[in-house]
Amino acid sequence: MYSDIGQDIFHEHPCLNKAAARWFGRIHLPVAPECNIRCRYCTRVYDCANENRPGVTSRIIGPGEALQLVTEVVERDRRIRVVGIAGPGDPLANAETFETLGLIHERFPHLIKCLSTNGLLLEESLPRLKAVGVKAVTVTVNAVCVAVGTYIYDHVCYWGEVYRGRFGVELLLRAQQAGIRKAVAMGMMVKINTVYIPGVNDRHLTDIARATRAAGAQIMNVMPLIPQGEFAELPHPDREQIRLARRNLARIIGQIDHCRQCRSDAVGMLC
Ligand SMILES: C[S@@+](CC[C@H](N)C(=O)[O-])C[C@H]1O[C@@H](n2cnc3c(N)ncnc32)[C@H](O)[C@@H]1O
Ligand code: SF4
Repeated sequence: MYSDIGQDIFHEHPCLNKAAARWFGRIHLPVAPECNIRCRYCTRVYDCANENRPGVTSRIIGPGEALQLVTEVVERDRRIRVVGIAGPGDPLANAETFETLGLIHERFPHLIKCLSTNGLLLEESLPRLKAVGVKAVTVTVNAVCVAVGTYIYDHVCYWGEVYRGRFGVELLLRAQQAGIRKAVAMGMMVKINTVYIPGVNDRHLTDIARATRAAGAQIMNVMPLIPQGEFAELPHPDREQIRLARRNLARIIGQIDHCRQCRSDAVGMLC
């Protein structure tokens, strides 16, 4: 199922591999508050220690503090293998992401560096990501056709210009596909996050799986929508819906079934 690319990463990355999650941990560094698009399901509220969902962090830290944190955590817990940046905004829209990863890579070259992104800036960021040791990226792809995408994305901001409606969605979807292809060509492991949004993209998941697999992505993580933001009134998909979706999609691309939808400042073991 997985190419030779990334076999080493796959074996030790707890978010990519359920078996690895029993033995190895990760640390998410909340250094990236800004985002360059608006997904209608996203709200990023800080100072919310008890909330466990993506995009939440107790606070934002800077690159120096991130390095200090990693140093302390790795010293305390030898099981940490992965340093990731998962927001709370989009890592590639924040210069601090590159500075942080550069510092960590210099000090801890053996740790796996990864990040998750909406993909808008992925293609153009790849040389810089490679330079700071990133070998695994997650791209959130919720649609591969513009008609579906316009229900999900409010706007896209690219080099200072705001694009609304189908113009923004076209830009985003094209950038995602180009970024995935180039990341794979550069030897990176690419995982796809897809939020299962009932009544919006649930009949479109096969198209997403096919298109991203064709672009070279190795694995897919179908995540249930946490109803909030403009999608607060939509239902939370039940376990059975997610299980069935994953079972069908597994014929096209490998599926992850142990994702905990972690916070942007999660530290330690997944379970
Ligand atoms: C907070 S984002 C940060 C990384 C990056 N901006 C992105 O979108 O990939 C991390 C992941 O959380 C997901 N997410 C955010 N809000 C969500 C929600 N309400 N329900 C389910 N997943 C959500 C995003 O789609 C993304 O896959
Ligand atoms: S790209 Fe990520 S951080 Fe930005 S709005 Fe969408 S989910 Fe939120």
